Amino acid sequence: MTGLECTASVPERGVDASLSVRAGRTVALLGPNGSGKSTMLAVAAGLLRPGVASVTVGESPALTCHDDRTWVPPHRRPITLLTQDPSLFAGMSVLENVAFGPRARGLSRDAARAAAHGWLERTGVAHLAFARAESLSGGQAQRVAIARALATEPTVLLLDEPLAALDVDAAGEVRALLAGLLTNVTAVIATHHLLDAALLADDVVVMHEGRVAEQGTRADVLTRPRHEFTARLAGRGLLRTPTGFLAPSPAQVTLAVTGGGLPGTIARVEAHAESTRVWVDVPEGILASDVDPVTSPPALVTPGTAVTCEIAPEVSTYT
Ligand SMILES: Nc1ncnc2c1ncn2[C@@H]1O[C@H](COP(=O)(O)OP(=O)(O)OP(=O)(O)O)[C@@H](O)[C@H]1O
Repeated sequence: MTGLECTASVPERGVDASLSVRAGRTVALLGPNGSGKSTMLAVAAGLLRPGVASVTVGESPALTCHDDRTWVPPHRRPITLLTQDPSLFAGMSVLENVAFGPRARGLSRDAARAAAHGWLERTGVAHLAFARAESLSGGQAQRVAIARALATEPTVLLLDEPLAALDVDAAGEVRALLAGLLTNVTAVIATHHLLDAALLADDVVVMHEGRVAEQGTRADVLTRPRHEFTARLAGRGLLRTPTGFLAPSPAQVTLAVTGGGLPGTIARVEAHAESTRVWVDVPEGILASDVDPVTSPPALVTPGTAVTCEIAPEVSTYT
């Protein structure tokens, strides 16, 4: 197992960042639209060739895929990129699609088909081996695409919003499949979903405006965010204090129309299955609180209302 280092400066896209993935770990690459996630993955995969970039796989010795003097084309890199578009070869069977990579790596026809069959079993679509690629549902096609990507035995697997085109049920199933397959695989998954980070990632890197805004282990970044985007995604408030940050969970914040605590203004009200989440702008940042819309005064679930926010005493500051 080997890791990935990818540094890229792409001024025409406003991207200048460094991405580091330790061997055998999965990084969730988070960030708002246009923050540069896909650009970093494209550079790592070799689909984009900026003048200033460095891509290496592994260490001692590292395999250089891209630097001032070296350029390894995408198909010769030990890096496979999977996107939300399965891009299966139409006119071929599912088995032929998945056997393509092993065959290209020099396996005999029979060995390639056997390997392909193994991957189709692992992705739960062996029964579709002889179906035409174009006859599959979105969820089935993405499972086949995952099998095809893994059948190339990449050292590094890059997934760019792999569940984005699937409906909620199919996305949940494929997410669970990936959770099993990505264990001990060096991988990066660019995503907008907290669930992907929560279930698939060991580490989290957050991009903002083309730069890395914060990074660390999943638990650290999602419970101790330092950037408002991350806090919102993780469903927490974020306050900057003179000594550091506070990130209370919605359960640790109590709202009142008039009371003690921090004064703020309701910015947004989100309906959740069991409760209503109210986001409040305060001078030091944002806070979230879950309120019961039935028993609370209507003003507490109305954007624009001036409220006060009481934070539970156990919430501690971090730097
Ligand atoms: N093919 C392209 N040509 C030129 N500029 C591009 C291209 N693709 C993206 N950009 C620009 O590069 C910047 C980074 O975009 P990128 O797609 O990498 O972000 P992202 O974080 O993946 O966004 P999203 O979450 O919307 O997929 C944006 O300003 C975007 O407009």
